[in-house]
Amino acid sequence: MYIEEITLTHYRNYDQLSVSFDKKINVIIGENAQGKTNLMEAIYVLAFTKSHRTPRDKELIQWDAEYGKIEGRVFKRNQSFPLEVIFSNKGKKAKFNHIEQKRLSEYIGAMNVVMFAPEDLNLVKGSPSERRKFFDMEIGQTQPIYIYHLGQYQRILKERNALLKELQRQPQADPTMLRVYTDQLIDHASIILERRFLFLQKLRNWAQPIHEGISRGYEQLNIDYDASVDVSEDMDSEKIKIVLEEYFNKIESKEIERGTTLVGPHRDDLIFYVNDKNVQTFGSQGQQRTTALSLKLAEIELIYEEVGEYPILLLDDVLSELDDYRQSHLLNTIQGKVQTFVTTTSVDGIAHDTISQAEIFTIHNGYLVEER
Ligand SMILES: Nc1ncnc2c1ncn2[C@@H]1O[C@H](COP(=O)(O)OP(=O)(O)OP(=O)(O)O)[C@@H](O)[C@H]1O
Repeated sequence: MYIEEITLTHYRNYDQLSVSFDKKINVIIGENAQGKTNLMEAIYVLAFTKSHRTPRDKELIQWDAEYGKIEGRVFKRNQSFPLEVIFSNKGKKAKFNHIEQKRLSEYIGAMNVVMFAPEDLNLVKGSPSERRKFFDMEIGQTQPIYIYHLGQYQRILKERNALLKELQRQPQADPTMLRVYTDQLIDHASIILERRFLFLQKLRNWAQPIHEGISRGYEQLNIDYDASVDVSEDMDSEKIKIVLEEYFNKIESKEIERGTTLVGPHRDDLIFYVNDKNVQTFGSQGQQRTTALSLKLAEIELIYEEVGEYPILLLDDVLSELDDYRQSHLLNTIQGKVQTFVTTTSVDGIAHDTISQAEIFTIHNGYLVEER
């Protein structure tokens, strides 16, 4: 799949931009703060309806403008179709083939995107919520049903936590409603966990050989799911449900005492090991970067496995950060099969081969010029 063209209206520092892209490699060169990340972000937002760097949609609208719009044309499964995301003070709308999609789960997945940016190092060394976000975004873009269960889970979790706070203040109150919420929460949690386990197994299968390749055979990567309850990857949703029911029964009074939900997918984490050592704690910068890169490359293959087409790859300011060996490993992996966007402040750090095959754009203050 590839994105044929994009039009931005009042998006960040772009007043108006219309540009067609190359099917293979697009290199975007510009000084700092000219709009490179904003353009990558716009492609990401077109896929996910939200930004990778801010939860606040309002920031995407150009200052002083009433609305901001991203329109794109994507080629996938032998068809070209339009996508559109509009932000205004009334909220956001996402359209597929000019028709508004009320549910995110019906929109996300129309276009698949993998982004690799400097902040992806946080995937390894950041907080557990960064890793959960990675999981949720990646599973969600190939499995709309996962987005549905996650949305329901989050909604019920919020209500359950509010009720727990209330019960904390009045411990004699009737806990019947709490049990209703608990049952609903377990229904969604068990499916979320089952899907995460299946995804993890596939991710591991792809990421391990990739990591070994990038590290020239010196490093073995392993990934564990660190659950807040005693479940294991071989369990299906029914078995997970039984474990969760037992836990929630046992901890009910403790949860009331604390006024919050103590276990569930929102408390889980992933642990990465390189040669049996926890990379988050013991890994060097280089090992952490290689781990993040292996995960991203694995994701590309995984999406291909699930969707039957390669996703669009956004490399924002990371290519020149990689050493020559990792850079060529990355480029060899994607060569010719993945539409790739590379942003950089200078072409100096990027292998000549890549540049010679690419469509080159320069960017200045929200204006993009096609060089060839
Ligand atoms: N909502 C907005 N409206 C208008 N301009 C904005 C908005 N949000 C950010 N900007 C501007 O966009 C510019 C930043 O662009 P961007 O983050 O794409 O930089 P970049 O080219 O990737 O630079 P770097 O190499 O430093 O990462 C800044 O000048 C910032 O002030």
